[in-house]
Amino acid sequence: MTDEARLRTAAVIPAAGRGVRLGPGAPKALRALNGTPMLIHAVRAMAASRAVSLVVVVAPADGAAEVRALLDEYEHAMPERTEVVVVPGGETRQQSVKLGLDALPEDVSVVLVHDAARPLVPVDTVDAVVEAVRDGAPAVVPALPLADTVKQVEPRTDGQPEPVVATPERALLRAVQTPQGFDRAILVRAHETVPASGEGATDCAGMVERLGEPVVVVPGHEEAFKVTRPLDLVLAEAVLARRRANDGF
Ligand SMILES: Nc1ccn([C@@H]2O[C@H](COP(=O)(O)OP(=O)(O)OP(=O)(O)O)[C@@H](O)[C@H]2O)c(=O)n1
Ligand SMILES: C[C@](O)(CO)[C@H](O)COP(=O)(O)O
Repeated sequence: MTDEARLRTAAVIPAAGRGVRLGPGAPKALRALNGTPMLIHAVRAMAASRAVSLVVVVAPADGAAEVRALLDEYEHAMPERTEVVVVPGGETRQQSVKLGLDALPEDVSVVLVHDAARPLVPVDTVDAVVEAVRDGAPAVVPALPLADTVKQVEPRTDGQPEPVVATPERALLRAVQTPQGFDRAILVRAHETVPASGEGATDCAGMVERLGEPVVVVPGHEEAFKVTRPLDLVLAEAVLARRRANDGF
């Protein structure tokens, strides 16, 4: 049996967020980047990897039919080898990822979890994550060193300046991106073990860390940034324009 068959790899794309920080409008994943919905860019980014044969899109709970219709509209722009399934999402990212995991068929053993909000991740980054998991790492995250110095503060809600309590050593810090890659059984265990209360965990790898399992880092990519605030849309469209100029993407 080939690696492809033995280590069948699927991507779960949580896309159920509202995009509050981006401002009013459609759910973030459905907003356009150079005329194409962000979610379509994200699905294509996963499908670009020959390792990924299934993509599970976790849609806004009240928008699964709309997302299905959108994906059907763009079917011609996806590789034939990739199956795309849509499931309704939850209240938090953690809950949405869990709902995506629940939809995976039995034969999937490697899972990527990729934010719809990181639509421009290059295929080399996706492949590096898959390769590290297939080589035996239970959990893999792409990450970059930080440009800013980071301060730990004592948060205040009264509008007063927040006191700084520590300055972690920057050289030891990494800004973590997606896709994050996992041995399926370990990710499922993490989602069964870590409570989904409150805002939930901000990334899946953090949940695996709480199990005491090792998580390793591979190099991330500047273009895998998260579209979070309005300025990020400007940057994303500039990246797409540069790709089009460079290689007709
Ligand atoms: N209930 C939720 C919340 C978030 N996400 C997804 O998780 C990813 C990362 O979340 P984020 O960038 O914070 O997106 P939003 O929650 O939409 O943003 P905001 O916090 O600004 O509302 C996004 O692809 C988002 O769609 C999700 O699937 N389900
Ligand atoms: C998973 C993530 O993209 C890694 O950086 C990030 O934690 C998502 O955070 P968000 O607040 O849900 O955007």
